[in-house]
Amino acid sequence: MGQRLGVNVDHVATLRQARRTVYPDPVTAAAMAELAGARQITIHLREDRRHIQDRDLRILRETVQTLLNLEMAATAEMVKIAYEYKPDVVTLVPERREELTTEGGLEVAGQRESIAKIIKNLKDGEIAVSLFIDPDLDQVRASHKVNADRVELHTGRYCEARNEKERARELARIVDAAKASAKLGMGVAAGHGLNYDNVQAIARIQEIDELNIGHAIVGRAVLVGFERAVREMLELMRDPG
Ligand SMILES: CC(=O)[C@@H](O)[C@H](O)COP(=O)(O)O
Ligand SMILES: NCC(=O)COP(=O)(O)O
Repeated sequence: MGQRLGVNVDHVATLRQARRTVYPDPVTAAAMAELAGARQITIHLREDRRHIQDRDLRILRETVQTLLNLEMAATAEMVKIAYEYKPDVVTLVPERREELTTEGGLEVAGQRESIAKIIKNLKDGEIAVSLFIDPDLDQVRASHKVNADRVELHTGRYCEARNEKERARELARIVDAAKASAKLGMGVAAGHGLNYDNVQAIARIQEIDELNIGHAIVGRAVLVGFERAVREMLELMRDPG
């Protein structure tokens, strides 16, 4: 079956929110992504609701045919929302209102007790839990200790590397973290900043079973259409060279 592509439709909603219109609809985009071969839809319901709205989550829960992955902050407000809509997976991500986009991974090692409580609460509601973490072995070990089902390795530093040496170093960190996570029995995803030029090196990592990609797919979709943008990303993942 190969790696699962999770298409993040946040930035379809960004375009809609730019004028507070009803189009383009991330719900429509999600259906097109699934028709093109995506096997998960990812959305980030932020505290500031800058893009994805509660309405999007409500409707996507009814319409997504594959898996619905809700990215959210580790807060009581968001746990309540997760209980209301029951996504298939919750991915806990760090969040700061003033950030342009997600900056780093969740600090699990330094707040194990509080994260463990939220994970237990979500799993008691039959919701699988993934932790969005930096590719750092301490964070991997802490994620396992707090009983996470999965981790998603933050690929931002790999994607933003300024030269080959830096890129190789960051890639090696991701490989090591993927191997360690799989060895501990956790599912392994990766995401943030992946695009048509940098995805294949990540897709080649056997221990990674899922990639979550949004901004680059939406950016290409604006020019070539959503289904084609998704299919082109899937082709790169399926033949990573
Ligand atoms: C956690 C992550 O890297 C993204 O999935 C997240 O959604 C980024 O936030 P924005 O989509 O708001 O840029
Ligand atoms: N968790 C990563 C994600 O869902 C999409 O991130 P990006 O591709 O929009 O950077």
